[in-house]
Amino acid sequence: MSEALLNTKKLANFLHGKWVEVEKTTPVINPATGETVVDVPLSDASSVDEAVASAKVAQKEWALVPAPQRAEVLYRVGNLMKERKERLSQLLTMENGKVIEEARGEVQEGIDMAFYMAGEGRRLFGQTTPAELKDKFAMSVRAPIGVVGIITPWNFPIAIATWKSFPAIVAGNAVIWKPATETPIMAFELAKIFDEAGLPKGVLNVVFGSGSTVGDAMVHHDDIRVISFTGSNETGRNIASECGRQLKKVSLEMGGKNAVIVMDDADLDLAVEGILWSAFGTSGQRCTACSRVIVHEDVKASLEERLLVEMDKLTIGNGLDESIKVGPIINKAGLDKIKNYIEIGKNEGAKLLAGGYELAEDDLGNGHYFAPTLFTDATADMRIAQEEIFGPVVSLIPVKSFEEAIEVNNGVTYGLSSSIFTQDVNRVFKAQRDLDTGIVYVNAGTTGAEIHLPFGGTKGTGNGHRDSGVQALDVFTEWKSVYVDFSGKLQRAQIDVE
Ligand SMILES: NC(=O)C1=CN([C@@H]2O[C@H](COP(=O)(O)OP(=O)(O)OC[C@H]3O[C@@H](n4cnc5c(N)ncnc54)[C@H](OP(=O)(O)O)[C@@H]3O)[C@@H](O)[C@H]2O)C=CC1
Ligand SMILES: O=C(O)CCC(=O)C(=O)O
Repeated sequence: MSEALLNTKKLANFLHGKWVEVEKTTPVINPATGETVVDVPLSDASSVDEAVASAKVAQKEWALVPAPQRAEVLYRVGNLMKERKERLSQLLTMENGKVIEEARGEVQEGIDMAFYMAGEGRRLFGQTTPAELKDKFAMSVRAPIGVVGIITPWNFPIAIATWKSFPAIVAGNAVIWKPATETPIMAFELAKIFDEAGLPKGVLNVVFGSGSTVGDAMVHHDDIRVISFTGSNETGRNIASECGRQLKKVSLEMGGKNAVIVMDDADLDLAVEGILWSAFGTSGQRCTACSRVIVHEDVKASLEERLLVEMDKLTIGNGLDESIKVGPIINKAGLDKIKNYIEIGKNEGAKLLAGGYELAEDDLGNGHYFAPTLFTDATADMRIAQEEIFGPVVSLIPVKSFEEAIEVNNGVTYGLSSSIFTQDVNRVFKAQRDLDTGIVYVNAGTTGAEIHLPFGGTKGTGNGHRDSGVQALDVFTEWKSVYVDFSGKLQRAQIDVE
């Protein structure tokens, strides 16, 4: 099926508008079935050099194309993605495993981002300000930076790439993109779409290969002036150190330990829905996934009871089947990491209420599946309540008050997303002020960010930059302040005239 959809058995790099094959490849495995979907190149640093050489030349021309015309390419990209939405979604499910309705949602995010960023081609606002002197004009403009690098993870193979590459391109940069080796198909498809949409050669280059080779070569390349990265904390910190040494701009998004707070006045059925969707959707493999539920002790028993009933109804299997709600884990390493956290949780004294085991009966044994898992009576300092598990595992932490709930929510090193279920408007406004995360939800789970608002977090989640929203343009542009003196004589500012 994948071969018919893809039309090829082997992907190729996209360099200077051409498909360039690489001899060394590795298979892309469908995590639901264990089958090979396609082979992907394992490029070396020379492909990065080639991509950068092409991008440097292309970017100079691209920056001179008026931004509304650059945006026209994005409109065409959005339309082509729309036409191919179902095919892209199916391929996304095959490479990543997420269930088809979520894959459709992710592709739609990319489409939305195309139209949203295309709109920025007619804005890219700067400022005009009064000047201090007569016959003088003062303004700030956004300038493209040059060649930029984006390094993307496997859990959102298309959405995250659009959050980064679309603003970069509309702002007049050229892009080198290294997708995760586990999920390269969306990059291959998006490069084809850009090509068909008429993007000039060299403005987008895709180099497939491992992070330690291709990613590392990008980070070290003198002519790549920005790195925008989403992935693990460890890799992000290493990238940041190297970029710091080179004074290279770097934007990082590195995960979370997100909580849903359930207060004693919450609509519990609604809270259960929010928890299920954000804890077990994408099998918990989202940086915004809910992995802690901070629950008021008065409603804890009732919440547990309702959660167990609803968890029992979750169907697990190959996400291409429309009836499936929870798909596989990306790979064996991911599965082993989750299993290890189950042991950690048990040893720490948390009570396992549901799940906690791998699923391998019948066809499930061909993939990597883990049962949706609920721990209760966890304490805020346990490792299962502090560290990112990246799987369908959620821990209930009982608290006695609203103030304690906020404190527990904020007592982790990450700060991406949080949510509160309550019907008290005063608590809502206090919570949105006091929750120390980049994203706050009220009466909804911790996932489901919309592309027109900034995406990112506080503390260990990132380094202050944001993907998505108009704020993404700040990553891919320099501010230039321009003073035009039309007095015909040399006027001197900063002279004290008193
Ligand atoms: N914040 C988030 O959304 C994500 C968080 N994670 C977390 O990270 C854990 C491990 O996942 P993993 O995929 O290994 O995460 P990584 O951080 O290793 O991978 C993310 C991206 O960075 C690349 N990369 C890896 N090493 C380097 C390097 N030295 N220099 C430059 N780029 C590099 C990867 O390439 P390649 O994989 O091709 O080698 C991939 O494209 C997960 O279990 C989860 O906890 C993972 C994904 C997303
Ligand atoms: O669901 C969301 O809020 C976006 C999720 C995402 O991009 C992620 O978790 O990596």
